[in-house]
Amino acid sequence: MPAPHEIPESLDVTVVDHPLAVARLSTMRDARTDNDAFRAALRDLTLMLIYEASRSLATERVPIHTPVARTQAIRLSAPPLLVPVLRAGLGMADQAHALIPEAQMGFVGLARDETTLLPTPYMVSLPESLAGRPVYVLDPMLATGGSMVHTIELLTARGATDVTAICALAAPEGLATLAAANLPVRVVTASVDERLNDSGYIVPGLGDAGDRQFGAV
Ligand SMILES: O=P(O)(O)OC[C@H]1O[C@H](OP(=O)(O)OP(=O)(O)O)[C@H](O)[C@@H]1O
Ligand SMILES: O=c1cc[nH]c(=O)[nH]1
Ligand SMILES: [Mg+2]
Repeated sequence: MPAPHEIPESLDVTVVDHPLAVARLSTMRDARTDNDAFRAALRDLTLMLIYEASRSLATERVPIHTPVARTQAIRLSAPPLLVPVLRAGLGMADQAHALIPEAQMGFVGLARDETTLLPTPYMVSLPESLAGRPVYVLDPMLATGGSMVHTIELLTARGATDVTAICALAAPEGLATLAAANLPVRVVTASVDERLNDSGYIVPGLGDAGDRQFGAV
């Protein structure tokens, strides 16, 4: 399904295709999966995406005593700010925070207008300055890319220069939009799907990630 040539060369994209990640994503794709099982699969997949994304986090040494000897321990020197994009990104927030308990969290609320496919913002709760802080944006779906570009522009306006978009699924069109926007972002996803359909949904995709978790609005 994903063809490597559909990933823009100028964009740093990691596709986490570990068998356990692909299996959880398959559960999410299956239309028979109910809301509860969908949320559980997204939590599991988030664990794997965050684990891979966080390989490059900066660390520092601190002296500690084990019960046996003195040694140098390792801790994160600059934990990321986690930013779930409501609603659908909320289903990734707790799991990401469990893996990186030192992290702080900000929130962005966006709803895509299903006619224009443009994001309508309804909430922003972010620290005023993000200079020097890595930021992980949590949103299961990167479709046209409009919501992600809007979110990253909110972050860069506050000084962020190191943003990671953590998505269950990405469409080639969304990756192309991100690359063209020339923002300081890399993408970690479990799949680059085939395309968008005429309604702006990812194909084969998994449907509306917000509705699949919380019910239709
Ligand atoms: O790449 P785009 O074309 O902008 O689409 C992606 C956006 O669509 C979904 O949210 P939605 O607007 O459906 O809101 P919801 O999470 O409340 O369902 C998804 O969670 C992204 O935020
Ligand atoms: O396929 C899609 C596209 C946008 N938002 C979703 O939740 N799903
Ligand atoms: Mg939705």
